[in-house]
Amino acid sequence: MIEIKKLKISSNSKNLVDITFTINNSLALIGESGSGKSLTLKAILNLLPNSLFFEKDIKSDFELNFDTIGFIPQNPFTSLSSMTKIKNQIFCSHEKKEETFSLLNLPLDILEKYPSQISGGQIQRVVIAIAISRNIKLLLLDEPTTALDFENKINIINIIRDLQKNLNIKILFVTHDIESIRDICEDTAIIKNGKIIEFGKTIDVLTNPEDTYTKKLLDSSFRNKKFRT
Ligand SMILES: Nc1ncnc2c1ncn2[C@@H]1O[C@H](COP(=O)(O)OP(=O)(O)OP(=O)(O)O)[C@@H](O)[C@H]1O
Repeated sequence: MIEIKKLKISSNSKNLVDITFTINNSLALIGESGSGKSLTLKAILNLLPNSLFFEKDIKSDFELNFDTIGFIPQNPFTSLSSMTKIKNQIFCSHEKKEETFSLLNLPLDILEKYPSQISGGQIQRVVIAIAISRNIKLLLLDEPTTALDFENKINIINIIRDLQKNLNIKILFVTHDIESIRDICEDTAIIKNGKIIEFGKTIDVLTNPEDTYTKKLLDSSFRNKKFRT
């Protein structure tokens, strides 16, 4: 369990985030643009910009550092270096690379290639391979489905579900795409203007939201879905 007992972030002029929450197993943090999702992830990763002030009290049964936390960014296509072979962008033993690639159903010859020589779906899985190439205990996902088309979105959701089954990791999935977390996250927290306004089992939050803002967010998500199909 990871208990964010206190997380307060502010700039010179404004309080940006003031939240408390617990990651039991898998938690979705859902909110609109500017609600404080990325700042929360950056605080957990110790990557907040120096210009911001923060107070943080996090209790966890393992140490939170770069060895124990994996991060999957919003846009997998810009997170690899184009001039470097894939094998030199994954920092672990060859055995571990083989193990990770097999878990993600990636052919091993990709290790000898450059990013421009593999498909978009493979790039995405390589980025995930990098995130899980260490023995991580917590996986942070920053809107991993937002930049993707429908097919790749379904792929990544399935991959994350498989990882949950195969690796014993906790997940914090940040998104404004409510549909994508339905089958992945046990719990859901709704963040608005830097505050958690609703927290509960995902099934309860999605089917029986208590807060009017959550209801509106769900309505607009489903409206958008209807619009997209
Ligand atoms: N370095 C910064 N200095 C000042 N304010 C910042 C800084 N970074 C973020 N903010 C402000 O903090 C608030 C929360 O930003 P954050 O990036 O966490 O939002 P978000 O929920 O991740 O949005 P999005 O979905 O668009 O990525 C916003 O009002 C943003 O303008």
